[in-house]
Amino acid sequence: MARKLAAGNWKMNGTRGALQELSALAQAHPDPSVDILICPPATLIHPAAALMADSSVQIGGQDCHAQVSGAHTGDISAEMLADAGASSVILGHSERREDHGESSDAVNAKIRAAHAAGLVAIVCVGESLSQRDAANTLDIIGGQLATSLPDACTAANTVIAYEPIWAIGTGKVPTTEQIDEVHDFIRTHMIRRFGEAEGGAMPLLYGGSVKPDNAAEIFATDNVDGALVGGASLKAADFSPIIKALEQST
Ligand SMILES: O=C[C@H](O)COP(=O)(O)O
Repeated sequence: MARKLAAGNWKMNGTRGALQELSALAQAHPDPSVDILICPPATLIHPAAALMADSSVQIGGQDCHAQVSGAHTGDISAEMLADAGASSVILGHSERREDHGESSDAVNAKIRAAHAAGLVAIVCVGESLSQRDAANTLDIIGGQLATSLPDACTAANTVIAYEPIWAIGTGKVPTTEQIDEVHDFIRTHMIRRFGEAEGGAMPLLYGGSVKPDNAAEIFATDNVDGALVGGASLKAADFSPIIKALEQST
């Protein structure tokens, strides 16, 4: 059985004033039965981690470089994220793949760097609308998983997030049958590659327009162990009901 995780990705949103949302979230969930993670922009990781140190809310990064240090202007290493207080890092998000041309090989190197720094890697995969329309969804996801994941992935150090690109920030959500098909495929892939004990317990998140009013239905789907939430994670009042829906799911 995989552990449950409600993860929020603030993307490029939030200045110091947004830290009050974290305080509100921690106050609303002093003793949650699921893991809670917020990945704010890099500028807020250290103050957020300091503020949340004694709370139920963990803090993560949104990307890291594959190298530990060096001449890489503007980049942040996994070691730096860990030093700032992050426990996890999102890698291979479609916005990184698109905006920064990140290949699955590059994602693989970043995951290895994250693991070496002691971070949990939250690895994103997902198809575009044209790929889905061409009935290539499972081939695309299978290829992303095969290339992106290094051999040392375990249930403790890796989380997979299925994020159909066409559902991100659009309000369009796949049917539960579509989510079920992809999550079942990912679970099978994980067990075949990493074995029953690790692959069977690796948390599989769904991401893409998760909101308070659709979370319970999504969490009722087999092999959905939580969500990677963008827009609805920015405000505690929106994210909190999603956390509660995950806690209530069986
Ligand atoms: O990382 C989060 C996803 O891209 C989902 O974003 P969204 O909830 O705003 O659709």
